[in-house]
Amino acid sequence: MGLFMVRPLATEYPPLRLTPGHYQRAETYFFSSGGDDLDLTRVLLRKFRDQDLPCADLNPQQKNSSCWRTDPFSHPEFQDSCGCLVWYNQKGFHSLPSYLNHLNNLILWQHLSPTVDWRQYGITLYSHPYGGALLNEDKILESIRQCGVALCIVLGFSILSASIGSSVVRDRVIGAKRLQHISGLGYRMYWFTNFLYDMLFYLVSVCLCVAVIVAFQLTAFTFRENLAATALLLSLFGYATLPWMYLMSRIFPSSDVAFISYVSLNFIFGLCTMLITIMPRLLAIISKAKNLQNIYDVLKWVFTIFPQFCLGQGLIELCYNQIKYDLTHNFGIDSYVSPFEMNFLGWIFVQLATQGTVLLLLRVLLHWDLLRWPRGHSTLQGIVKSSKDTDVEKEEKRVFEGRTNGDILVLYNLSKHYRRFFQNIIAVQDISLGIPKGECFGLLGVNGAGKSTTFKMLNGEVSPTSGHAIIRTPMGDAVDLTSAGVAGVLIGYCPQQDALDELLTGWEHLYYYCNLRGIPRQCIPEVAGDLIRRLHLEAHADKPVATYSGGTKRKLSTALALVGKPDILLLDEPSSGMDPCSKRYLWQTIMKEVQEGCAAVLTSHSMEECEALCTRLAIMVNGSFKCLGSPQHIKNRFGDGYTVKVWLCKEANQHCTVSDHLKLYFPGIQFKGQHLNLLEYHVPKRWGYLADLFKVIENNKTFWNIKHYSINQTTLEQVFINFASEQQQTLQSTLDPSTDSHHTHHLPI
Ligand SMILES: Nc1ncnc2c1ncn2[C@@H]1O[C@H](COP(=O)(O)OP(=O)(O)OP(=O)(O)O)[C@@H](O)[C@H]1O
Repeated sequence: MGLFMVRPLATEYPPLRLTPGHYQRAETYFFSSGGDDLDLTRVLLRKFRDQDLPCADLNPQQKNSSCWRTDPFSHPEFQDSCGCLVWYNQKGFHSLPSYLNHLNNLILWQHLSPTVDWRQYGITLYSHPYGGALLNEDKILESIRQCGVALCIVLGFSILSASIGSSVVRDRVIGAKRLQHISGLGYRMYWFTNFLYDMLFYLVSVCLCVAVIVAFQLTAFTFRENLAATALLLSLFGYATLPWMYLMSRIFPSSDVAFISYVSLNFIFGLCTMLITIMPRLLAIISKAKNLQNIYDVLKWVFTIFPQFCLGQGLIELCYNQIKYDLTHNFGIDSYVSPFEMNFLGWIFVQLATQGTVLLLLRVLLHWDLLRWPRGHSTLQGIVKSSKDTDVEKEEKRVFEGRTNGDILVLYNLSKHYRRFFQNIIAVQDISLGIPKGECFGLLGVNGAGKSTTFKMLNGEVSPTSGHAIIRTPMGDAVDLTSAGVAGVLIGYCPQQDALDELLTGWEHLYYYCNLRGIPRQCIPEVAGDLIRRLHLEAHADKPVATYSGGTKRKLSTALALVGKPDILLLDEPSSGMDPCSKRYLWQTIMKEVQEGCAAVLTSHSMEECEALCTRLAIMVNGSFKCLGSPQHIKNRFGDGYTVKVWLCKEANQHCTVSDHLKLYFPGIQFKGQHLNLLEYHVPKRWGYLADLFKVIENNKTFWNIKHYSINQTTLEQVFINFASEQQQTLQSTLDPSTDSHHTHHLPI
């Protein structure tokens, strides 16, 4: 716009006095008849000495009349004329008016009374130049510049609206939207408040844009009602575009993809449609063809379904209106059309307002859960599928036989299959489980085992492919998990990815979620303060989340899940990234909640954490439970035997010697792996083996170069590693069917 301010210097055209004196070689002849009274004066003024007077200039019909060349006054027409004649050369730009005026002066002086001094009388003729042609060129260039500004505005607002619209995708992707819904924020309220806030934010930008337009005095957008029309057009563009973006937000996997897609779509819908319509319009103006004009009219109507086209078209129409006005204004014609007229921009305003209202209503009234495929509810008397593990089978039977009266959360054959490019990915397969109040249930499994998908089904983020989950209300009624809020059952959720706003402080987060939970305003400082204290967040509570470390963010996420004393706690790897000290505080907090009657479901990769917190746990492999029970029960069942760790004196490839000798004494021993000079073996539990183990290793300690060694009962971690290797073997055999599935794969220690 600054560059557009650079304009050619305005040319001054001074008024010019018109006299024959401008033509220096002019000669004047006076022929008079009628004596001194000059009642009839014939005047011939000739500009040049040239005797060949241009006959054609006076009358084309007399072009070849020779009499004109010799004696023009003898011509009959001349005789009948008014009595005065002025001849002029048309090549002199001002010759006609100058000489004619001079003639008039002569006539004037002739008619003056002889008593007056004729020198005091006379007609003075001035030319005040219009300069219209140059002015028009300037105006047209100015208008073309303003069309350029209009395109820049379309471009800028495409990017602005895309950046505002993509924030809801971020909310969904990081789980902040789900967290707010779980904490009590309704869908309608979410979309409505989001729209209000985004519109407010957008209108600030509109005001700034209008201020810039006013500052640069772009007449196409500021003249008369144009400023109001521009402001309204920009505002309505946001009003129509934001709900449209909200409706599309679901399909984007990340806010960056959403931003790029929105900007691209805005360009395609805005600039391409404008180019498509400009073609027939220009051709129609040039060729005056009616059918091209019809094509333009039809396209114009069709494309109004795109708010981007409406914005571009509206701004260009304002420029076009201004060009028309500027060109006709100098001729005294006011061709300005009010932009609010229906057949001008009025229809665009109506169209944008209608679109915005309809799309906003659709967004507020429809939510994804309503559009979801009806869930395949299993009946309570469903068939118990034969499972490999007896504990898992026992739990399924308990669930389907209805022995879950004390359980607050019950899952019935919950499954989730994802579809990706004709591939069916089984994330979770038929899990059935009942969790009573006061139990902390742990979900263990390697990456990709299906833990997070189970959580997503429990918090309503994804719908199960089959099966369903119910919760029990305080009255003892079983209701679908999605109706938990309505049924008065509070669910606290700590997502795997921190669903926090980088700009808010810890206090502000807690204050906001306390409000969502419906905690009375006067109790909020106490509730928030208690959580901050329990999770040791005091030092960070007043800092923005952007400055938090990973572990501190996890603490705050857990604190948000605990707001309002939830009945069910869903904790997805709550302690990841925390230091051991913070972990202990977190465990204490969770333990306290569980002891007070809360049912918690926890996923973790820390066996220590599971052993410390979980009353029961299940290990998931490829989406299904492979074992279920208390940590000790699982260790007893699957951790059969002892783990022998041997540290050799020096880093030598001696494990063959040690392994061979150990195999001689204990034929069932399994070599699990080596890390530097550490060797690890699993010895199956047989009567008398423990004493024998000590005896054999002690006797050969020097001979085998053993620095030190340890023998202990197999830990939960080793049980987990065994199951993990099962998942890896399955993966391996899926990728390479030729691989022998019975071949033993040892994981590194
Ligand atoms: N949106 C999705 N589309 C397709 N496949 C998916 C999707 N989400 C998860 N999966 C697949 O489902 C399986 C289970 O994934 P999930 O995230 O539940 O594992 P997880 O046990 O939580 O892993 P982690 O410990 O890494 O969080 C994986 O094979 C994963 O690739």
